[in-house]
Amino acid sequence: MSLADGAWIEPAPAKLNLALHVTGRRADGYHLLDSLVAFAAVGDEVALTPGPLALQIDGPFAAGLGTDEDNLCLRAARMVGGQARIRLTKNLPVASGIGGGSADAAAVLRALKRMGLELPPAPERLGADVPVCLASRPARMEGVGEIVTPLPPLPRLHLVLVNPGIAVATPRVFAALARKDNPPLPPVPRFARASDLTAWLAQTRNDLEAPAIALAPQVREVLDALQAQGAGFARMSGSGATCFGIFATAGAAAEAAAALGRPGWWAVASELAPDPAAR
Ligand SMILES: C[C@](O)(CO)[C@H](O)COP(=O)(O)OP(=O)(O)OC[C@H]1O[C@@H](n2ccc(N)nc2=O)[C@H](O)[C@@H]1O
Ligand SMILES: Nc1ncnc2c1ncn2[C@@H]1O[C@H](COP(=O)(O)OP(=O)(O)OP(=O)(O)O)[C@@H](O)[C@H]1O
Repeated sequence: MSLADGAWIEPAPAKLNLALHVTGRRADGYHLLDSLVAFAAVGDEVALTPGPLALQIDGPFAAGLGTDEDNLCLRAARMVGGQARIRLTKNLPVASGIGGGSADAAAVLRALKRMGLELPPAPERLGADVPVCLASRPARMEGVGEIVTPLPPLPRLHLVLVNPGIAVATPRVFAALARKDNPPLPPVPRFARASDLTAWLAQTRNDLEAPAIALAPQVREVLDALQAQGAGFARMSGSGATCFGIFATAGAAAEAAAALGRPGWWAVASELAPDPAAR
């Protein structure tokens, strides 16, 4: 968080479900999750200035999103009675499995907290990913998203995020999931090196990957392309279609991102977001 020209500026880092197990289904249809969540250095940004509630959007993915009252930035502000002019810079593809809307809502709530308002008691009502995005640090996420257990910092990762330019609707992916009662994550140890993390990830899953591929076969193409570029590990995040690859070096990640910048594809090299305390 920084204050520049009277605006409270707050990053909205992309959420990555490094592992995502679906372990059950509640009577209301929501699914029980067990997920290792981390945040990338790439993300949206919100800037708030005191004034009547209003939203303007710029950035490369602004066109995919309306400024109507349903926008999660406005819903978040209304939830806590916040009055602010909000500028959202939309750098993340919309409906892409990396929590853009939830990250934006959480960033607005963090900014309003800095401006003196309380956080809402049930932020998950805005979206299942909002509680974990409020923390924006590595965490285990359980329940339907409302149980967030912070984890120690993860080792440095050289990431590439790739989206094939298709929006995937989260409810459709959950509906296409064959088995809803899968085993939970294995115990989460403290990861000293990136190789410890990738070895652990290899024993885990994203249970939404198969149903997402059934709906959007381009996800398989992205995963194969990441592997072909030398990713030591590749997986889809959330309900897709964005996938992440973990590479051995920053140079290898940058080269892979350049090679994967195909027409219509969004591909960026990134690292994990710095710890919020160190920002
Ligand atoms: C799949 C994940 O990205 C994993 O982090 C999230 O659980 C989804 O988070 P989100 O996009 O903030 O989700 P929401 O906007 O709350 O819900 C969208 C839809 O996803 C389904 N949904 C979501 C979360 C959850 N635990 N179970 C569900 O079944 C529901 O059909 C819901 O209507
Ligand atoms: N500020 C916002 N940014 C992105 N989407 C928003 C926003 N406000 C409302 N939405 C709506 O929310 C829906 C989900 O968008 P979002 O980008 O959060 O999905 P996602 O990346 O798949 O999220 P998740 O990983 O949490 O499933 C979209 O259909 C979009 O129209």
